[in-house]
Amino acid sequence: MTKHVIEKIKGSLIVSCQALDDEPLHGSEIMALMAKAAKQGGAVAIRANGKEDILAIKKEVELPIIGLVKKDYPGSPVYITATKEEVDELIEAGVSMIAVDATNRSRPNQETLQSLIKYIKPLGIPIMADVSTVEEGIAAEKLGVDCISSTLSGYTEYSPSHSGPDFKLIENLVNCCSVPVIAEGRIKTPDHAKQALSLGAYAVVVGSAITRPQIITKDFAEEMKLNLKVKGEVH
Ligand SMILES: CC(=O)N[C@H](C=O)[C@@H](O)[C@H](O)[C@H](O)COP(=O)(O)O
Repeated sequence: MTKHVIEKIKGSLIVSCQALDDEPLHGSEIMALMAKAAKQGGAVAIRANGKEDILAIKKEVELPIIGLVKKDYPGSPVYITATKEEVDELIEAGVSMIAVDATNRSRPNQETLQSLIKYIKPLGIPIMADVSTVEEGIAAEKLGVDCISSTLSGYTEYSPSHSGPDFKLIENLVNCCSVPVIAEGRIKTPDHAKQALSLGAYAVVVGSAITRPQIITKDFAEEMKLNLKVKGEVH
């Protein structure tokens, strides 16, 4: 029997390969090569956005794909797998797990998180709940999700901003939820990933620090500028 995706990711690295159309590496072929590189480096699963990228990645690597569809809807702050339409796209693409925004914010088309989960459940595809607070994690677990990810911490108006990972949220989710908790969001170094695991995270998702060179470059450039400022060489 093939191992369930949840078992496969245990204690491991998931690499998010995403570049929206305003990013320098936008393009399905590029995302597929990112996924190939991630696999070579030891990733056990890929997180990816949209059918086109997912199909290209599936051609290139045989790894489970955690799929999401990012789409902006006017009047709703929810953009990660907001409605059944996006779920249908992911089913067509053949993903191993579906990531959804599991915040309590209003969704487009009068959709609710509950109705979306009810729609996915009978399909037998595991659901990853992207949350920004521990309360959202607890509520998502009650609705039947298979794992919870700290993805949205810092990206809802009521969650704290951090320059690094939200370790407090990861720890609180681990303490309050019984489904696996995935650490995701601004995990920038191998040490961050190890720290998340030591707090009880089940697996770790790393995106920008591996697959967004413009952000990696910015981190270098800003840190170097800061150093010059400390030395008083830049005003
Ligand atoms: C907030 C949001 O829209 N996050 C997205 C979710 O899929 C991606 O843009 C992130 O890259 C991913 O969560 C991984 O996080 P980081 O890139 O920080 O390692």
